[in-house]
Amino acid sequence: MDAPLAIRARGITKCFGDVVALDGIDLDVTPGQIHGLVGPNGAGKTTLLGLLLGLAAADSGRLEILGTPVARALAAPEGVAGFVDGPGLYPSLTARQNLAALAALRGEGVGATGIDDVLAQVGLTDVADDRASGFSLGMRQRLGLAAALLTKPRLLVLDEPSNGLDPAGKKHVHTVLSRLAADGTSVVLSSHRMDDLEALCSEVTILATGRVVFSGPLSKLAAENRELDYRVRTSDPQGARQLAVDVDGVHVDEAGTRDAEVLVVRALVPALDDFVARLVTAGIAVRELAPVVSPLEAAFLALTDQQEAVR
Ligand SMILES: Nc1ncnc2c1ncn2[C@@H]1O[C@H](COP(=O)(O)OP(=O)(O)OP(=O)(O)O)[C@@H](O)[C@H]1O
Repeated sequence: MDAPLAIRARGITKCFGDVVALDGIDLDVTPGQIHGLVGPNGAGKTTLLGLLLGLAAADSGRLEILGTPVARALAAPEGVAGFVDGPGLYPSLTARQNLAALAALRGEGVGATGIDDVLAQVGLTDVADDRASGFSLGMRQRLGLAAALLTKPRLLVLDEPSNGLDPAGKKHVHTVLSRLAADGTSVVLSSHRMDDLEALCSEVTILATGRVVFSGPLSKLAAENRELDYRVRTSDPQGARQLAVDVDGVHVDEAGTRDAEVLVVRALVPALDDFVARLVTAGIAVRELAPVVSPLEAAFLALTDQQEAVR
């Protein structure tokens, strides 16, 4: 029999007074999947993550976590760990003492080796005996992740885990999450960083005002029927520009072309393919071709009505 979905949500709603934070959310997350949650401020990401962690109960809808329907009582579902709004830590304790205290609170017997192991995984070995009060935001985030890892979760839920991380810290966290997913743990994380989500996630859900406006593989977003702006650097910028004007469905963006060596064109993928084929036939070498904003960012802006905000 197939393993149950890590998350199966149907028609989840959650209101705070008059505010509808979640408005009929459906979500499927398979075992071993890293699933990104993205949306503008106030879209409902933290509220949804809170429901997954058992910090609040939905007003209506059905939520199954790791194959078990979530009861209305507030408690972290079995096998789930993570944090929203930053990890809860004891500032006066060291990193090592924090992890020992959290394990003791949960009634878990975790030896020193287990604690050393998770500290090493998140790259905090060198500061294991420093007080958390002196930790930067990125270090606190990593200690929070270490605390979640101690429980060996089958579903890890993280609200903005990359907040405050420097490039090395981010690399550590990405490596940890990818390794966990490869071992079958599902990860759901929110982020405002599209590059993070693209680097980590196989599927994303885009929320806007409490509703799902897209949920599925990143590859599907790239293939969606949407024109994107592309930067095209060639061996003959003038010749490329003249050719682009002649290709149906390719529009040269004069305003976006700040570097004379680089052409910016707006096109659907088939028209772009046609343009590239014509460049090659004309003996013009393509040295660089990339979307100006990633397909995820373009979809985010289009689907959440943020387009105007960035113009
Ligand atoms: N405890 C609460 N009491 C009242 N309103 C709340 C509460 N928690 C969330 N809300 C409201 O619910 C909506 C969704 O908030 P939520 O924090 O889930 O959004 P978000 O997508 O995580 O936003 P951000 O990107 O800013 O973190 C917002 O309108 C918010 O003001």
